[in-house]
Amino acid sequence: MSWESDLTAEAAASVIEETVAAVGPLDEAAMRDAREHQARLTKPPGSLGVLEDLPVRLAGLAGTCPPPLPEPAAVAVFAADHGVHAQGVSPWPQEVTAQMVANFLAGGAVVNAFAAQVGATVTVVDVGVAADLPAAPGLLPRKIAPGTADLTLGPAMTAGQARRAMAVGIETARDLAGSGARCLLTGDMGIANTTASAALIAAFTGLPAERVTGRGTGIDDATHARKVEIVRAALARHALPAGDGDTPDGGTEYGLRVLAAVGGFEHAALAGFILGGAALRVPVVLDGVIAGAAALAAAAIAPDAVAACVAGHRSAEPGHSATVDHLGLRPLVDLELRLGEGTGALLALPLVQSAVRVLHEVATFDSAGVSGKGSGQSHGMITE
Ligand SMILES: Cc1cc2ncn([C@H]3O[C@H](COP(=O)(O)O)[C@@H](O)[C@H]3O)c2cc1C
Ligand SMILES: O=C(O)c1cccnc1
Repeated sequence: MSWESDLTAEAAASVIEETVAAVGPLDEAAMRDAREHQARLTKPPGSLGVLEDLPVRLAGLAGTCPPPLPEPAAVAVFAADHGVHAQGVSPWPQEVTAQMVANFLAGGAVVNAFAAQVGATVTVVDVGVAADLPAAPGLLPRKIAPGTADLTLGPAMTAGQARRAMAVGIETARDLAGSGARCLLTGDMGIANTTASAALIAAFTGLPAERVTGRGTGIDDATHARKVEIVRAALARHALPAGDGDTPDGGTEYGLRVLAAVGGFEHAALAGFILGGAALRVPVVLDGVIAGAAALAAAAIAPDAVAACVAGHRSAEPGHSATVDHLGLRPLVDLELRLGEGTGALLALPLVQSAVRVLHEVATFDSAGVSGKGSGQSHGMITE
């Protein structure tokens, strides 16, 4: 057995505390500059639709206009196993988690193909894979434990484990940003993690289990019914909000308690990764339902962390739509993907980069000598 994350729970608590303290609101002055600059660019106002709001928000995040181009980009794929797998919630054997990690490291997965297409690096973080993984380039060995405990029988992890996993995510964000990444993308691998995601989403949104529990990698009706029942029972067992739309105020202790009760090590690490990116004021492009569940935890802990998040895509999992609605985020890509690994975030990356590049490179009406709206009558131009 390997217990490779050497941070103590106390050290993790202080890393979390200083990170949460560093997460702050968007800079209004930089956003105003971005809006004013955008109004002068050689295009009809509003013509870039959703891609107009995004760079304004990223200017607010960076505190400067234009914000830095979100490149180079780095995906962190947090991998872990789940005790709830024993309840038959996924048709796939648990070994697939470790086998897919090997596939990521060999460059053979969809995440690798998509990352190559957009020039992003892929780092795999073992935060709780059941099997021992051999050392390999591109693999960060940060195992908290070989899989969580079964959330139907008790808490999935201890409070200390949840803190340590969260600190692994924070440190991963710091390390990638420290190596030059200007855009962080979330990735995940963990057979059965859509069950834990559904439980987290129900707990943080107050929606009922049947609304937020999907078919994951593909399950039949009977298995889906059992999965919904497992999520419902877990919420009751752990005294978490379930279905009444009412959720407690949040805070670090509450966020960690929910993660420890029904989350996975990758969820806790992803929540830390999001908080870490937000604290560094680096945008974090979220993948699908697993990342969304983690973002809900991050938002419960530090509401301003959402300002750093870009919803890369809309996952086919029902809980994901509920999640982005709850967070007030609009997914950029909607292609019925339900893979995970970071694939939906990677597809969105060129959109995020293009939107920011507009503020850097597009000429203004003045600089390009292009007439503004309403100034064309004297030339006989058609105006509205
Ligand atoms: C070959 C394979 C590759 C994957 N890549 C991502 N996932 C995705 O599916 C899993 C969650 O679905 P469930 O909760 O139904 O088990 C996660 O590992 C997720 O990242 C995969 C799943 C499989 C089988
Ligand atoms: O939304 C996702 O990321 C997802 C959906 C199903 C299975 N794995 C991941």
